Amino acid sequence: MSIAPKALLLKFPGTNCDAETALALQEVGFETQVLPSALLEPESLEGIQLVVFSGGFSYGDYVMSGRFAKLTAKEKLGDGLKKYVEKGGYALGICNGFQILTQMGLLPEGSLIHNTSGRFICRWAGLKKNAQSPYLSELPDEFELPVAHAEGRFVGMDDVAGDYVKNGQAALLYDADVNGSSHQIAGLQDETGRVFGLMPHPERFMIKQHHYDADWTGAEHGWGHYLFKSVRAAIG
Ligand SMILES: NC(=O)CC[C@H](N)C(=O)O
Repeated sequence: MSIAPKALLLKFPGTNCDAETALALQEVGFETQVLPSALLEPESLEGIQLVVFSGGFSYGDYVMSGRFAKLTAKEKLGDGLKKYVEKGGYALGICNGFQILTQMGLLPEGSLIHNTSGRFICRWAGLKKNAQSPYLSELPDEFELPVAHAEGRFVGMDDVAGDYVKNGQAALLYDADVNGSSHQIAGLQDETGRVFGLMPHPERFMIKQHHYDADWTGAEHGWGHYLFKSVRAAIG
């Protein structure tokens, strides 16, 4: 039996999806550690295969979601996370984590700003795979996950978002306009494919019973299970 890969979940003040994300990762075979950002240091990344930025409201979403978490991560790690990825490490950002990774410059350039409705949205969203990704390999072309965010509208300068759809960096799209996101972008990957960020919450759809339809029979597990399983398989 292979040794379980290690996932490190960073917890900033206001991160609130780390516990269920850790459980989700354990379910597909990861060993997990939740680390408060105050204790983060460059050595924390040693021996880690997957760094996870979970969902939540880091630093109360003041100024802009993810802004202060990005400053903390930069202060604690410098370019350590970039180097970790260059050496083959994986990094996943879910919702607030996607906002943080975007601000850290680890994903294609752009910003996640307030939804066009100006409101926090909490609902299920239909999704479409737009490219191959180590995080999506075990998922069908179309699936659904819950979303819960106020600042989920991805925008880029000029029509860079259109380029991301064409070149596959926008690996995940909504199947309809959910929040005003340019080209209905729901998730992005970097050039290596090892860094992936998405607004929807895979950890909230791990089992059939999480689905709003009590009779849902789409798959054996919830779709979120297959996202975590995909990256587990990619890491080997
Ligand atoms: N669920 C979340 O991670 C929320 C993300 C962020 N705080 C927002 O509202 O946009």
